[in-house]
Amino acid sequence: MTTSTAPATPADLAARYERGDFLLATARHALLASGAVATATDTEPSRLSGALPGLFTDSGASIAVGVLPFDTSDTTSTPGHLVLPRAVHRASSDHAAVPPRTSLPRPVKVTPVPEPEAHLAAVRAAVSALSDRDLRKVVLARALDLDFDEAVPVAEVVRNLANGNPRHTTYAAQLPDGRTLVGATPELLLSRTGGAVVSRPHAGSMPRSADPAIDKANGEALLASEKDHVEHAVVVESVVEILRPFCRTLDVRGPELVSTPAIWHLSTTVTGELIDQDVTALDLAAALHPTPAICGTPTDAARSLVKELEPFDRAYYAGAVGWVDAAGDGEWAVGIRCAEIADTAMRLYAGGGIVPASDPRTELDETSAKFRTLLAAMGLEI
Ligand SMILES: C=C(O[C@H]1C=CC=C(C(=O)O)[C@@H]1O)C(=O)O
Repeated sequence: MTTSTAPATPADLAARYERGDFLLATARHALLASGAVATATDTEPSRLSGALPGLFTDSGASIAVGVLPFDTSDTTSTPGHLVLPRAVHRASSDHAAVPPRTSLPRPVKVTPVPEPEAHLAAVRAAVSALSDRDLRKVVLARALDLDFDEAVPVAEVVRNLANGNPRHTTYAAQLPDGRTLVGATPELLLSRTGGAVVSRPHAGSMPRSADPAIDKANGEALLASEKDHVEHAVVVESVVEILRPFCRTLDVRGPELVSTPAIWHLSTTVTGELIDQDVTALDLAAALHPTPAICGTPTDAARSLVKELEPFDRAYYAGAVGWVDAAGDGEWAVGIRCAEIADTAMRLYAGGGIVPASDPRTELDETSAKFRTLLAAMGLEI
């Protein structure tokens, strides 16, 4: 395996991305991996983690990159997929050089899955199910299928995502079936650097607006919204509960108001000091996933409800994307604000947390705003 750290900025690495590579990039640091000396594909994350020491030794690679699906339960048919790359480039920088924006093909067909009316009905059904089944929260998503009459230029979509979301994590990963997952997420599932563990759950949302007065009012309304604080607290409680046995100390700061170019969010930063250095970033990410930010609480009941109410298989949407190295360090982002690209077709996903006080129309609008991350990277406003 070859490794390089210079001379490149994170934006250079995003610009160098080619279809088939793995990319995880913010304005401050980026990892671009290409080729494969070994791969591991398994529906059980702990088996993937258990296989890694042997794979590192046999292949000579010192890092694995990849994806976990949304559903990592016993009954899942979608595997986690790790690649031990042939070459890894890393970059860090305090400033973002902005790559040029390229215009992309326009879709010949746009299909909401399900139709907006059906999503409204699903949200209503979810609100009833919360009380009937004693759930505190469930996250319901919808998809948008875009069809093109030419291949989607994946690398240009990735460049535009990085260009448009420099404070967030742009990612691209090859899926085991050959499709490419691309996205720009604000949410850090887990990073481990030596003994330092960080998770930055996001939950609670309000759309951004081009009108500065409306935009500011939306942010303030989110900060004051009891419904959104409930939705957020459920996630933080779960993250803290799961990390506690692994950490000597845990510090919880938040929630604070943060934003992406498309959405206001509530975000909390959880930091911890790891007790056992043998617990890797992948182990911790797998323990946390799926958080109630993308599934619900309690997890199993929420996941069942998601499967009942959504008319598609989430596959890698709302999964995790990241890397782990031979020392156990790594970074895993929550796989949201994303699309799966297969040649001339692209499926965008957007979801939102449903709690008893959720209003179906507001939830539908929230998912529309969340689609904007990908639509903007495609040069589209639909
Ligand atoms: C599930 C998604 O967002 C999650 C992350 C942040 C805020 C969320 C919310 O307010 O509902 C969601 O929990 C998505 O973007 O598809």
